[in-house]
Amino acid sequence: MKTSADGSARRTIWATGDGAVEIIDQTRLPHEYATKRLASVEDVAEAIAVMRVRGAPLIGATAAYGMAIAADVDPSDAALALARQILFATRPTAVNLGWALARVADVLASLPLERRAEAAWTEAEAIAAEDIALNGAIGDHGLALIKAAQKARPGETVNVLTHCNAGWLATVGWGTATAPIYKAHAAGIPIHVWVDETRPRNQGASLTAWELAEAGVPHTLIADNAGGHLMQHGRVDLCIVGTDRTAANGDVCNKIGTYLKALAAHDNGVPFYVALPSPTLDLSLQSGRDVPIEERAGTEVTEITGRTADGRIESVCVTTPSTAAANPAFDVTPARLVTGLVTERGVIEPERLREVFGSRA
Ligand SMILES: CSC[C@H]1O[C@H](OP(=O)(O)O)[C@H](O)[C@@H]1O
Repeated sequence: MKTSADGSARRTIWATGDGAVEIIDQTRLPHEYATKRLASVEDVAEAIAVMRVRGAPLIGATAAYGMAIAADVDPSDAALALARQILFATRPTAVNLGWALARVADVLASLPLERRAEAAWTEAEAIAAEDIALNGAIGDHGLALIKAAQKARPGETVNVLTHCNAGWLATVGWGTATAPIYKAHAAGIPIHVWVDETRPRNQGASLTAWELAEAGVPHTLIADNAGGHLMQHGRVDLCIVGTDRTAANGDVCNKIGTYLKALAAHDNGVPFYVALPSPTLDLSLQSGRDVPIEERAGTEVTEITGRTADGRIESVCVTTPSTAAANPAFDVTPARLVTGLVTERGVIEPERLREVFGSRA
């Protein structure tokens, strides 16, 4: 599957027209491109929980479609409340999940039963379309940052480091952190991406590397622990990462390891940017202290999955059978370590979030 010429990708989720949606099953990438039909709330909940779809914006959009699928079956208040509860319980950290569910539920609550299913599909489609537009705008504002880095070193390649996958696979289209990268590549700017492998689920190695290879963007996979060394040796011009929930003061919750990257960037004077679409902003949280951090299964740390030489996909244990593992899936980067938030309304300092988005209009 190829991305389009300008780097914006085809969508990661689409309505089938017969009461279901189809997704790219990201647990099969990069070894296999497979799609999967989700025809029930349970299908949608499973896809989010086991990360067939992941990434804050895509989790939100998928959950919104889940409400539409539920409304098709039974549009009653009780049935929709149950569907919302099932979907909300899938993953705790990405604020987009609760935001999308509340948005669809609010629209349906004021409608007669017979109009709810169609309205739910319309709202889910709107959330998906808005996501693509927001990410495109983030791409435009982030492009200016890459151009500024290029201007500082004329004629040289701009080296961007990113963590996890905040690419089009994490959204409905474009991606957040990768949108500026795709736009720079399409504009002919010489760019190279250091791709953190992002243990333990390896979203960087499995998803970001796959995306960039598909788009023809030069990139190099690195161990998570290599980023600080590269920054110490002047090989990173800027970092751009995604977020799953950003608090009102600009504290950024993102994939585990982001905080360590931000510390290294701060220590080496490397600009550290966070791509933040407004649905991922949680103005109800004054700081990142109270962001719910998902704890995932220890087997994601003790085992690694890959393709054997003869093409089989297998998981192998990388430690002793008796060794326990802890697996916090996210961490919080304090706003003081964030150079700027790349939003659809521009690149803003963390302390201006309330001023710019307070009304959220
Ligand atoms: C554009 S949001 C991407 C964000 O989501 C990822 O987490 P997960 O793969 O567990 O859903 C990671 O934190 C990315 O930065």
